[in-house]
Amino acid sequence: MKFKDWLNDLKYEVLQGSLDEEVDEIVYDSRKAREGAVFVCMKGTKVDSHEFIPAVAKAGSKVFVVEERVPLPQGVTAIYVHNAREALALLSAARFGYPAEKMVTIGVTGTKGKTTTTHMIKAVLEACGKKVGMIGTTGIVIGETVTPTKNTTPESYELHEAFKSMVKAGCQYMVMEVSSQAYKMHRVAGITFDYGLFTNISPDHIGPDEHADFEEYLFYKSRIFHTCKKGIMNQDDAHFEEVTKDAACELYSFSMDREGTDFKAENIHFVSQPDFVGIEFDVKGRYNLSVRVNIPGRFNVANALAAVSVLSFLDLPKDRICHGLEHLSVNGRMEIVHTSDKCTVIVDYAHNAISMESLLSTLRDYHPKRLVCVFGCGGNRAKDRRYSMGDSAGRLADFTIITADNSRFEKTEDIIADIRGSIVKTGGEFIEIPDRREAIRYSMEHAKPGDMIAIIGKGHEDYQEMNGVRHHFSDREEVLEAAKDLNL
Ligand SMILES: CC(=O)N[C@H]1[C@@H](OP(=O)(O)OP(=O)(O)OC[C@H]2O[C@@H](n3ccc(=O)[nH]c3=O)[C@H](O)[C@@H]2O)O[C@H](CO)[C@@H](O)[C@@H]1O[C@H](C)C(=O)N[C@@H](C)C(=O)N[C@H](CCC(=O)O)C(=O)O
Ligand SMILES: Nc1ncnc2c1ncn2[C@@H]1O[C@H](COP(=O)(O)OP(=O)(O)OP(=O)(O)O)[C@@H](O)[C@H]1O
Repeated sequence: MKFKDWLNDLKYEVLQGSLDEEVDEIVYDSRKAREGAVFVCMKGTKVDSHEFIPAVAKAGSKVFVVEERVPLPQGVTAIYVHNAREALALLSAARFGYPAEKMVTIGVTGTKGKTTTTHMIKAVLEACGKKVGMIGTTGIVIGETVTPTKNTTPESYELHEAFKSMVKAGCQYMVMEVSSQAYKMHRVAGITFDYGLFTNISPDHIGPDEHADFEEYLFYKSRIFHTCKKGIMNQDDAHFEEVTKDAACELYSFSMDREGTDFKAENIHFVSQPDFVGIEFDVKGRYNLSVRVNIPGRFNVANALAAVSVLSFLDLPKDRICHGLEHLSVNGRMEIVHTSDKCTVIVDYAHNAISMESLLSTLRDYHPKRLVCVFGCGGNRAKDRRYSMGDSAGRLADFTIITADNSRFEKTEDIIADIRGSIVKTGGEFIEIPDRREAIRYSMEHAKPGDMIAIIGKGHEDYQEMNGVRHHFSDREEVLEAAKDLNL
């Protein structure tokens, strides 16, 4: 392959050398440099990789993409681009043969609900017999193979590499979470999604290395409607107008409250039976369907409605859509891990006060005998979360068991003390059991008939991090084991 064969979509200036140089790979980490690899230099958040050019040339790479006019070794080819991350995305698409264009692509953005909604879409498509690739917080999923990723939306090179593997595995559909950071860092540059879904937006990811303020966060999240053919937005979101005002796609909306929306949820019921805990509602408008979804909570009505809105365009059999939604498994997101006459145990990933509030409030819709909350907070992270989550649990749960989350390098006792301070002020009942395994077991052993137990904070995680070491730990496994031992 000649370097020039990958340059079709790029705007660039040749600084030196020949574009006929033979290449077979693209790297953006100097430690992977080798002969035949194009090295894309970028000013990162910590490192400026232009500084590695001499070492990379020594390792054999002869082609460079730069976004700074830095001194270059003799005998190499170099092009200048305005933005190296964008160039990396466009080069990667070409390097892998534009695999995204060979699938129906669905991008999902939003502050909350991305993982849940992508899982719902995947589950339904699979129930319809389709092959689906998925990318998001839970990794790159192709068939039974799950490859963990550092980011919710991986770097563009990894994305196109994954798309190629999906196409090779026969996937007809690709559904992925697209973070605002991904738009800011051009990880999805050049991709036009067939469908772009926006779940909701509220202040989050604002701070050093993320977004300067809410305005910037909203700007990048709204990019989805500039990079998709059909866009679908939650009309109940307070920022609907701002997000959609200059959308460059065909735009549709969904809502639980508003008339005149394209997809409306009506007759919403929260169902709690020994063999089924979840939601039921009717979709009305451009598409009409009655669905049962086996994960609880009002916000999952919004997530399922969002999923159905996209799925309605895909010409799928309605009975299979219903089947898919009724038999979902979304690891660690409002996941009903155990249900019996005695109690229902839910594992959820809510790890800030807003998520915890909406989770505990919506579980009230099921009128549990008692709502019991088991949670802790991460160490070496903002302390605010401990105070606000303690306050929410104290106000909204009938009984709280404060325990360890990922204490990292902090003492679990100190984190618990911070949570205790705020829970005490609410007058809510609580106990402290620092060992998470014991805390889960205690909650189930002391359950009263009709209790709902929400085990919060770690969701799908399969580890607990203490003193820099990650030990295997899964809330789900602990619940199942306790249920077996306790004969629940
Ligand atoms: C702050 C931030 O966003 N950083 C992201 C960024 O890292 P970076 O490129 O700036 O890192 P850097 O260390 O300065 O390196 C710059 C360049 O030097 C290169 N390098 C570095 C060292 C060396 O020896 N040689 C070398 O060539 C690096 O490969 C890189 O090309 O680009 C990397 C590759 O894409 C990302 O993995 C990394 O995400 C970090 C891990 C991160 O935590 N990001 C968060 C903010 C994020 O993106 N979150 C979103 C949202 C999640 C959500 O919604 O919940 C996500 O999509 O994950
Ligand atoms: N539509 C929603 N509105 C509000 N809260 C939600 C919604 N969907 C899920 N949640 C809550 O947020 C948590 C995270 O949900 P999910 O993983 O689906 O969202 P996400 O957008 O992928 O979030 P994150 O970026 O934190 O991984 C869930 O465990 C649940 O408590």
